[in-house]
Amino acid sequence: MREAREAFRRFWPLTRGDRGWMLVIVACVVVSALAETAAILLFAQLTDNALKEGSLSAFWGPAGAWLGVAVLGALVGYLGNSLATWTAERFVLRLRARTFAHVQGLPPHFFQQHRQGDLVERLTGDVEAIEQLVVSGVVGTVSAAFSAVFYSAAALYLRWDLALATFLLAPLFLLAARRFSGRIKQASRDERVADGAITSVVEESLGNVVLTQAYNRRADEERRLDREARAWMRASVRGARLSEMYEQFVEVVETLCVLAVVGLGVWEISAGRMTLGTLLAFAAFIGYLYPPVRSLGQLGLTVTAATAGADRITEILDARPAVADPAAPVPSWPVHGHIAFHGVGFTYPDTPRPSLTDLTLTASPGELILVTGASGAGKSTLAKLLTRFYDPDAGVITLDGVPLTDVPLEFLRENVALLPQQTLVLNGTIHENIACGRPGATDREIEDAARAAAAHAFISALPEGYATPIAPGTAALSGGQLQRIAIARAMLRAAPVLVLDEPTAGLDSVAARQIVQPLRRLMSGRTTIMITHDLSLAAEADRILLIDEGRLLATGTHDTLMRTCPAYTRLTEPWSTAPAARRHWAEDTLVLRR
Ligand SMILES: Nc1ncnc2c1ncn2[C@@H]1O[C@H](COP(=O)(O)OP(=O)(O)OP(=O)(O)O)[C@@H](O)[C@H]1O
Repeated sequence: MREAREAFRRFWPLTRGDRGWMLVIVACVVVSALAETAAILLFAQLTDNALKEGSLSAFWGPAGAWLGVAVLGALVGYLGNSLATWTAERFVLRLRARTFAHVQGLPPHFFQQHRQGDLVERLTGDVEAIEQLVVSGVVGTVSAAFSAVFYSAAALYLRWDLALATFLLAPLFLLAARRFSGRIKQASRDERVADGAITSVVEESLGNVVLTQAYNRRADEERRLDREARAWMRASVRGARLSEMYEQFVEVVETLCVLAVVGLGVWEISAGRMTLGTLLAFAAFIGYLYPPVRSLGQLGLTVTAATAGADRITEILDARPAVADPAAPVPSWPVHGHIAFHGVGFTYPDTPRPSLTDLTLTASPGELILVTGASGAGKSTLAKLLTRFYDPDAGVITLDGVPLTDVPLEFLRENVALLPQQTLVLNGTIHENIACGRPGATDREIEDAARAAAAHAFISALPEGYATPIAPGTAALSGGQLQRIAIARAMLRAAPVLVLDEPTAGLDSVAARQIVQPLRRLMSGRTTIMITHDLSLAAEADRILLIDEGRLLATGTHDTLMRTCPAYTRLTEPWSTAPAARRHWAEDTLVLRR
């Protein structure tokens, strides 16, 4: 119960703005209960007067009133139920938006630790489970409590002694709920986890379908899904069985109560102390009393099931972004593109070894700095620090002499454009994919960027041209074409600093060659930090940084390093001995314009 209280405290603030509506819903339920109470009393009146005496004149008055009460009850019931759904969905909308916004700001390692499918499940199923606790739970409890009080009061008013006798059986409901709640909670927690696992397996398998087919892994993937689906089935069946057991038990208890009432009533009628109408009305009140009492008893079950979802959302909301906007940000300025790392050190969260140690580097506006080194040396980490996905643990990184931690994040990312290793595609048209480089860019500017990125020709040749829809993983374009779209996007961004992380990785020599010119145009006049294993551009770089195990091993121009650094010479060997077709950078005679 402590968990439920904490979950409630955490998510209740999200109902702000809807609490007035929640009160209206409760008021509707109260009016509905009053209408039901009036209808039952009118029914008793009809039974004792019109029905027993067969008098039509005694029928019209109560019948008209009953109809009026029924219409009022229907209107209020409709209003209350519609409002309840609306309020509940608004809560789901708000919680989902808040969780999604939070997830979007989380650092890369969070996504490595959580499977995507599981996160999807949390943002869909678990968000709805919390609504059951916070909105429907509160409205349902207050409404049930009011209804229970009304019907009990009406039953007491009709026959207090009979009412008290039936109330004695009420604790049986609570006892049953208590017995079942723990086991139902475990089952629903298991079901939620299994739901997440199924979504993950389906997502991963479909995303990897080429690998699956090429390596005959279909049976393995099917087995993986089968394993998760069976776990889900077990949890789901267990949960349904427990709920059903609880329902049936409560049914039996209810029947017991009705039989007790009827038995006592028959005895009272035979003794002449009660009319048939009173007995029927009394039995009706007891009948109406069960659903609210039952839902109060079940409240514990709903709450325990919902806390399973709340735990999983809380875990996301408690994950902290690795970086935050500065408390006292510097005002924006026309960025020139001076970059400096001063003694920078960084260790990824929960890892024992530092990925960068005491790294110092400077880049002046328009310079091309090449960062190279063995796989795992820390090159991409440097890019992540420069674009502020993480802050260094030691040292400081500056842009035009201003520490990055003082620069507003949005401004920083407007001025430091990243071209990551994998080509990122948005779900939209090619036009939209380029335009997101600079929202508000005109069609003309987009086309110019595409021309400069050598993408205009192949885009125009597509049947739908710039309006061709593309989506992650489904784009019918080659790796090189996608990379040129990414270059056009970066071109449009017009940021003075450019971070290129392995721009030719994953491309064959022909495709790599096709992006040489566009990349040169992109780099021209910008401070460029290029992370690469491909050293064919080394001769053109202003400086080369050789990183080894997170440390700067050597720095200098290509010629200097060739003379002084054997480790560097070894790295260049594949390029100096490679066939002509692979030396695409060096062959290109264009000199960088700075
Ligand atoms: N998210 C992460 N969490 C923990 N450790 C990480 C993470 N990302 C990278 N590392 C570790 O940091 C070190 C440097 O990784 P980094 O990706 O910067 O290397 P790299 O030089 O870019 O390698 P490659 O050339 O293969 O891309 C590696 O030991 C890697 O295992």
